Amino acid sequence: MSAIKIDGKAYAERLRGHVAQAVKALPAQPGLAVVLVGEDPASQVYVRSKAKFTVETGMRSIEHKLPADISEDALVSLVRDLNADPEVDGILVQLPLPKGLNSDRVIEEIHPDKDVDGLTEASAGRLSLGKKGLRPCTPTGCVMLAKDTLGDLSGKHCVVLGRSILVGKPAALLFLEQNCTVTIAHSRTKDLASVCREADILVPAVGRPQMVQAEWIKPGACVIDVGINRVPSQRFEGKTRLVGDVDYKPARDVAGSITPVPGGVGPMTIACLLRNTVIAACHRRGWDVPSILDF
Ligand SMILES: NC(=O)C1=CN([C@@H]2O[C@H](COP(=O)(O)OP(=O)(O)OC[C@H]3O[C@@H](n4cnc5c(N)ncnc54)[C@H](OP(=O)(O)O)[C@@H]3O)[C@@H](O)[C@H]2O)C=CC1
Ligand SMILES: Nc1nc(=O)c2c([nH]1)NC[C@@H]1CN(c3ccc(C(=O)N[C@@H](CCC(=O)O)C(=O)O)cc3)C=[N+]21
Ligand SMILES: [Mg+2]
Repeated sequence: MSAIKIDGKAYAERLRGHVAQAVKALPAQPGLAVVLVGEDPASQVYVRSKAKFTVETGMRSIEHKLPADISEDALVSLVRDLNADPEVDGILVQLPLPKGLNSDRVIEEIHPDKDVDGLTEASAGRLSLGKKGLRPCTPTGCVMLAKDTLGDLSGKHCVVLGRSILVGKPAALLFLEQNCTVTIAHSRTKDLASVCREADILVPAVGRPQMVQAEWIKPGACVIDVGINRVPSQRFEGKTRLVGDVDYKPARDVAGSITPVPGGVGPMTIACLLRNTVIAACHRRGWDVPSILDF
């Protein structure tokens, strides 16, 4: 038996269609500002596709590319300008920042109403208190894919592997919000394999290529692989390819459903960022959030 392949690319395409439809019905165009510091090639790729999809869904993309040696004060002052700009509804500062820049300080400068990444203390506090607010994009994408595949998630045992601020911790809270029984595993967890094998929904977010083995997966489980790891290609000398945190091929024979990498959670992250930008624009400007964005 082979697992259902969860098509994150197709789901993200549909979600972007919904975002575009929502944008059309708004009284004005939302704007998303993306700040990229330095020349990291992977970051440049993400930022380019964010800008492309922002425009494709009918919104304004405001890009700020800054040299790696910019001072922290100059970066903070840019974020303050974006906070004050009425045309800017969402602000994303691409992480990680180059060495020497304190990302905590920079992120904390983002006005919570424009925090489309959901990373400020205000957004994290609202999430943990169960209050309305902007939710982190990647974890939201994970929940969307799991719900689309399984329906109601209540009572399911969700094991999140990883506890980062960007992914693992908020993912655990979002699955909790769906009434899952949640376990968070990490580098100090004992007997990771047995913990993972308990999961109805397994969400690896560790950044270790193909670490999760088929034997760690409960037969029939839903596997949402967040990992995006660039490894050397075996077939083409000098080339690289993307793999997840799951050893995908053998896992397919055990799981009930599984996201591929690429084409799984990655595209969902960007689609959720666009969705958050519309939600932020609506809240800030006193418009109703279009119900087409519900999930
Ligand atoms: N699809 C997408 O859109 C996105 C994908 N990613 C990808 O997701 C992965 C995780 O990203 P991120 O959360 O930022 O990574 P971090 O490095 O910030 O966090 C990794 C987490 O995994 C845990 N961990 C590391 N090694 C092990 C191990 N051997 N056993 C158990 N737990 C371990 C760490 O535990 P501890 O806390 O104990 O150190 C930590 O909590 C990466 O591959 C990244 O590229 C990230 C963002 C978006
Ligand atoms: N402030 C901030 N917020 C983020 O959300 C954020 C960040 N910084 N820094 C980096 C990580 C990583 N991330 C991805 C987004 C899309 C894909 C994506 O679309 N991936 C495609 C493949 C892309 C490729 O081929 O390289 C896929 O998985 O199919 C991947 C990774 C967002 N991140
Ligand atoms: Mg994210």
